Amino acid sequence: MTAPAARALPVLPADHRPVRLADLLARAPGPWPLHDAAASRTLDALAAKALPAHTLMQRAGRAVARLAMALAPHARRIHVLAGHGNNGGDGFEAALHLHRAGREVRLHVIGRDSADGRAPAWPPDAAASRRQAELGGVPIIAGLAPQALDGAELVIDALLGRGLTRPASGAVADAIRLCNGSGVPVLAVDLPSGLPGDTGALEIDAACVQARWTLALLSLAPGLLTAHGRDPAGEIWWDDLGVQLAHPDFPVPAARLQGAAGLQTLWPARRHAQHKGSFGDVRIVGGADSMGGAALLAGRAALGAGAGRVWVDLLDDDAPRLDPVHPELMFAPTPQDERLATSTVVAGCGGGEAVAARLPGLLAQAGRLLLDADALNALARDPALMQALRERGAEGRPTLLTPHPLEAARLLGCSAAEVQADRLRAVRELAARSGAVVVLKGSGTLISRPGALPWINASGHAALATPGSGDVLAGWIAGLWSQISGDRAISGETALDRAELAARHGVWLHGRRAERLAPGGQALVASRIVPDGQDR
Ligand SMILES: NC(=O)C1=CN([C@@H]2O[C@H](COP(=O)(O)OP(=O)(O)OC[C@H]3O[C@@H](n4cnc5c(N)ncnc54)[C@H](O)[C@@H]3O)[C@@H](O)[C@H]2O)[C@@H](O)CC1
Ligand SMILES: Nc1ncnc2c1ncn2[C@@H]1O[C@H](COP(=O)(O)OP(=O)(O)O)[C@@H](O)[C@H]1O
Ligand SMILES: [K+]
Repeated sequence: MTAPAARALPVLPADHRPVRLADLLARAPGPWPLHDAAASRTLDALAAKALPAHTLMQRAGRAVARLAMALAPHARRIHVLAGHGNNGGDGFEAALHLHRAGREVRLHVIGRDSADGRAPAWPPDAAASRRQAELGGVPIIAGLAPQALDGAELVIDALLGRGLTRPASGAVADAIRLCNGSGVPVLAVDLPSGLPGDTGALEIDAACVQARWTLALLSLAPGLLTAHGRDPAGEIWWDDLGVQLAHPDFPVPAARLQGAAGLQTLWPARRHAQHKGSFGDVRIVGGADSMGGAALLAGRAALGAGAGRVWVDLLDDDAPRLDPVHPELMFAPTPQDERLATSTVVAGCGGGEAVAARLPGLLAQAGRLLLDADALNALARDPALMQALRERGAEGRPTLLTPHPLEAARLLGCSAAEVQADRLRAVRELAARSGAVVVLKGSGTLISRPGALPWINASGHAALATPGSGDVLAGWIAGLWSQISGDRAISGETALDRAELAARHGVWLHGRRAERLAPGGQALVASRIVPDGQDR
């Protein structure tokens, strides 16, 4: 397997195809590119040009059929739902292969084959595949009747792929709902039909296939991995269709997928001759009123991630100044001198209204600053703080923002629904406006810095949807960040590079720990997500 450059398609050895995304991430030597619909059309055209006519769709169909037989080896009766684009073309090819392999195949053509028998205007490749399926003796049925899937053992969803331009409606939406209602396992071709591949954002009540598996072809869509995408996609597989492309016109990806690859190797070793001062100081400013726990979770996470010394500056004067579970944590007001310039400061966890008054000083003095929760809300309310944040960036002092979608919406002056409708756009916009590295949390957490390709994190699941898990994340990132700064700065990296690296690594480890603790996605309490030194 070769490392994927931004402008080349990653290549897998033939015997590795198709590959489960989890295995791809475990083996990949570098980040994996994710392509939007426009880029995937370009890739499609480049791939098609590199092969004899019609070969690409044949390969796609063969890949789908092979995976179907591997995932559901005992399925005899297989229904293929084909739409009227190239996704449908892949379905025709898959149907023909499965028919030849002795499966009892029914091919339903949805949306175009009218009762009056008029020839529909298929794209040329799909039209050729349809003819081949017909000549090959595959039974073709117009539409999907209500009981049609009774007795089916597998459905192949080839209704809509990257060509989706609006929410599924009419006969296509009806077919999607029948398919979901049937309870038959579904293998989706390229995308679960109805899911917008660029964003993963589904409108309320939008029809979308709930797949058990999705086989992505040639490129991976960002929408499979963020917003609503993970649920309808099921287990994601990928096949490069044996096309090895590197081309001057190769499209730039929309994002990169963050797995384990490329993280550990960038991390400096903990050497014998080092001491706690080598691993940096972290200061947590938060815990107002009844929210002291949030600051403790962040402090514990920074310690567990390997920070040298951790102080908690509680904003509630009456809260106890001891953590009996982690007596290593120190409690002290944040100093207003040069110690702040060499510290990594986390502000906001349980910060309430009180944290706002601390922000001007922290923005002016902290060497590395991570703003979370209430600190972000204060930033959204006060343009002077936003200006101070931009000035920090311009002076080379890095800041990390870790908003969830509503906090991001406040910062951008829009609604959380608008953020979720295009998470990649929102994170890019927030990074550009703030000059900071931004972590937009939620399923498929995004990490972005100004002017660079965003990352989509692949680890984690809904077990993280638990109070305090964001506080753990903030402390975890800060604990990592403090270790690659100061004495142990990675040579050749800028301050913003290190902020981004700490964010990518923290988000990845946080999600992976949740997966390990709750493999079935069962409930977790945030204090269990605090790292314990085993999370490398
Ligand atoms: N680059 C790749 O990944 C490859 C792509 N191929 C397949 O080609 C697909 C893309 O093909 P197309 O561009 O023809 O797109 P689709 O097959 O996804 O959609 C085609 C048609 O559906 C219409 N449409 C859009 N939204 C609709 C809606 N809500 N309801 C009803 N109709 C709607 C569009 O106007 C378009 O005419 C990929 O998803 C993949 O399956 C494969 O053939 C080979 C490799
Ligand atoms: N459904 C989900 N799938 C994956 N990660 C999630 C999900 N829900 C929440 N998370 C993660 O859990 C953390 C929650 O943070 P946040 O919303 O700030 O909560 P809190 O303020 O209670 O700590 C974030 O890292 C977020 O990405
Ligand atoms: K599909």
